[in-house]
Amino acid sequence: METFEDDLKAVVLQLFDIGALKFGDFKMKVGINSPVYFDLRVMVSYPPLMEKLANLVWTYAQHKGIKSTVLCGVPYTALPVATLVSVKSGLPMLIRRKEPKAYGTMKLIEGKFNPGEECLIIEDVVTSGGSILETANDLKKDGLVVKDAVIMVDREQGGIRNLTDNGINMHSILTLSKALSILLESGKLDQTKVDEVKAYIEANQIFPNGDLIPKS
Ligand SMILES: O=C(O)c1cc(=O)[nH]c(=O)n1[C@@H]1O[C@H](COP(=O)(O)O)[C@@H](O)[C@H]1O
Repeated sequence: METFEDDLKAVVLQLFDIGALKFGDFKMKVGINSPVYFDLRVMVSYPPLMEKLANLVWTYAQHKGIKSTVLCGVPYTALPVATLVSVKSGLPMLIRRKEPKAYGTMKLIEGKFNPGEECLIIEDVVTSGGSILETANDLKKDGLVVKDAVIMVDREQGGIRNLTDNGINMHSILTLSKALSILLESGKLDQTKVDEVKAYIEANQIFPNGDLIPKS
């Protein structure tokens, strides 16, 4: 996994340089604010970066021995990477609509599959895991089985726990802590900022409904 680690480091530094990993004050989907934000939407403007992320995701999925026979990206940011993983792996892709089509087939899940088939979820960033659960629920409604999700960034705010509680194994190629260490080591961040973000993460473990997970 030596090349994997080198590629991951290069990805973190590039994300920082292109403004896809930023520090400030950002409102998150769950409704609380954060001093750090991963905006992976901008990766569509950097094809080599998208390709590197897709290679890391597929390498990691293989390393974890995932046996799914179809894959589905969480709309919308993960879709380009899911598409590249589909092409690279040969695994057919499914697309989950955020709203069912109001005409024609009225489907929520586009693509071919058999009931009982196992579907791998691909996601960009996980905070609480709520977005993965929404996609998994729609896939399950159509008879698919969801056991695994490979994600690009785990913000370490409760996602693993919330997904495990719902029977989904989350595998992340990068954690927020690791990104902070890489940036610190490369002189892009100072220790004060790293400590501030780490204290925030520790104090803000979140359920998908935005409630804080009580400390055990
Ligand atoms: O809003 C967020 O939590 C979030 C944080 C972040 O750093 N980057 C980011 O893209 N997000 C968005 O939040 C979603 C994940 O939040 P959860 O559904 O709480 O896991 C992602 O699909 C993104 O749309």
